[in-house]
Amino acid sequence: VVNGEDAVPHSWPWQISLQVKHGSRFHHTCGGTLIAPRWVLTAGHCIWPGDVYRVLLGEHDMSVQEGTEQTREILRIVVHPEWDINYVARGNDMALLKLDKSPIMTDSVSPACLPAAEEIMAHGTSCFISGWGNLYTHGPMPDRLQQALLPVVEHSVCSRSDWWGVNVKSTMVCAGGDVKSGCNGDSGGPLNCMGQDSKWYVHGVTSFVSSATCNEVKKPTVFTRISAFTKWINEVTTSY
Ligand SMILES: CC(C)c1ccc(NC(=O)[C@@H]2CCCN2C(=O)[C@H](CCCC[NH3+])NC(=O)C(F)(F)F)cc1
Repeated sequence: VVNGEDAVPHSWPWQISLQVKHGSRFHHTCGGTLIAPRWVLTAGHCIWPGDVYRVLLGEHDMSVQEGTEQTREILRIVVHPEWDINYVARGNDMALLKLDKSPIMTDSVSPACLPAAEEIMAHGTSCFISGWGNLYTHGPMPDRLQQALLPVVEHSVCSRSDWWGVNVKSTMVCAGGDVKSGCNGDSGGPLNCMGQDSKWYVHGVTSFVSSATCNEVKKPTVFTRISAFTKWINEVTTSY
């Protein structure tokens, strides 16, 4: 997250770290969202065939054992059938991970609420991106979870030719577009937006930013729009 701030520890208790195994050690590769006791939602582009992953929950500062952390193995990975790593602009950048067993739900670990099917947020709605991604383009990863306030940019603005143009689809959500943004390593993480009921809902899965620089003006962070995939999420989480 570029130009963000330390999150209040465990204030996004559905935020997970997807850890990939390199040699004998695991390290953070992407974010994700706990959406049900045994299911995590992340980005399709975070999953590379042949890699071994696990899920770290209840984390805040990666350099400190806080006692709130829980690790779970992944039983099954379901990448959206229409996701194509060679065609990011097509969207569908989404994957579901089934955990071997439910984490223990605590103040630091609990599932997110998801929006209703096809719910579209108004232009300017305040949302927070959260993640352990780079602090700036080609910059370091933080130890502590970061967050940044990103206002929603409606599709008609985000698809302007000097914004993302035809690269942004209606199955995506844009947010930001100024000096705050996601960055590598935030992929797969949540876009946290407050509902009318003052509860937090996760509306997006962090997908892409400008390949020139993470926080390029008029190139908002682009998220997979979860409310466009309600049917698929329900089918997978009730049948696999
Ligand atoms: C829609 C298409 C024109 C397109 C637009 C922007 C990009 N951006 C990028 O590729 C930049 C450069 C490094 C990784 N990156 C990204 O945007 C990566 C992964 C992109 C998925 C495809 N590899 N995502 C992130 O950094 C983020 F923001 F989600 F945390 C890639 C493709």
